Amino acid sequence: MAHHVDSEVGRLRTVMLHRPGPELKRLTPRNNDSLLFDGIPWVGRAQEEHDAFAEALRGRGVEVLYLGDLLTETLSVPDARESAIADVLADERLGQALRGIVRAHLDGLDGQDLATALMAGLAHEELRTGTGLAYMMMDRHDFVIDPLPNLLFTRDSSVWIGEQVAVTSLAMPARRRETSLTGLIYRHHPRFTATTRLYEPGLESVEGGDVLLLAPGVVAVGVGERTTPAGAERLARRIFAGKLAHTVLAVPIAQERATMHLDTVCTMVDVDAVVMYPNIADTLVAYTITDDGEDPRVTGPRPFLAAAAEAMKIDVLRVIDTGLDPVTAEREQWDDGNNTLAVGPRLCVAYERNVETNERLMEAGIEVIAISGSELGSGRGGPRCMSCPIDRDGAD
Ligand SMILES: NC(=[NH2+])NCCC[C@H](N)C(=O)O
Repeated sequence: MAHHVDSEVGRLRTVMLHRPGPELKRLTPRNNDSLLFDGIPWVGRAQEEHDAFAEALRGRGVEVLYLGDLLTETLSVPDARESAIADVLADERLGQALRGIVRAHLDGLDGQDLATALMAGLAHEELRTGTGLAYMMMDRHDFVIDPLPNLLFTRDSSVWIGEQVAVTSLAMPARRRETSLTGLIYRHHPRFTATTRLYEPGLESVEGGDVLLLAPGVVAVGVGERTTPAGAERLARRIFAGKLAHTVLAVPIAQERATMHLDTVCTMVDVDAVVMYPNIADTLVAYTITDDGEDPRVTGPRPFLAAAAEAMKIDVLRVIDTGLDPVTAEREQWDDGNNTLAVGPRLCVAYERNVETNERLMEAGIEVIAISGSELGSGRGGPRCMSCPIDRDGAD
């Protein structure tokens, strides 16, 4: 089955989400910073919020695939299972004796429990007794397999451009192992076996939250905390080699947590309109990279909106004027007010708490499906972060 995504706003047909699970129960005040959460979510409520998100999408005719289910199904392929286990055993913190104990533990698990261990991690105390220096010197609460609470944000660990999938190269150590799971799914799951790979983990950093498909043939890539200039360059070269776009815009964003990805400050809500953090709308710039034979041509920087409109061959890329005072704008940006997921042109999912941004969107003729995200948002991600579109209709 061929999959296809060439815009942010074409009618959404299939999306991959991750229903938060036991990996969130690993978060404590001691590890939440390094695991990239700003608080300790109430897991049951986060699941309810997430179920409502998925239901809102299904209600609009979107097929929802869950990463956890795809992973479990993938692990029924013997090669996939072996490669998943080999991957966690390669962790150099284990040492030979403990590696043997973890191997025996994982070998005893069925597909579903193995998927859970790969996602939620494994604490020392969950192992039956063992021997060896690493085993004996670890605290019972130490992880022998680290949990992956940020799997929730499926946007970042893979991104579809045209009919190809980029399995990304995640910047933060707490997230790197996520792509061994998405990589496995795309390699072995029957639904994806014929898919061409656009990018792989281990290359220069690129995260999906930085990739915005402005229009067929035009891709914007945020460059900041998560995607490096070298990552954007490599991605652009591969996009051109695959004839997936003619222009890539590299967009510098502040290297801060509040703006970790381009989609924290700008998402598309119509074929020619974005919602954007007002405090940066006038200052955002872009370098234009175009396909020019062997070496791509780079020009700029120039104002983002002008560069984008030109590449998209439209007169203007409209910015929905949220008209917010800078303090409200900053508060709603932090709570992912600009991080909308378009289900189709002029129809998007947004967190209900961003009352003012949503009101302005509606005044501008954008229908907003408001979902609650008080717990989901504690990891700093909104509807767009929590979704990986796999199929969209053409945008026009
Ligand atoms: N596309 C996004 N904006 N993703 C948000 C990811 C949030 C996650 N806690 C992180 O820090 O990586």
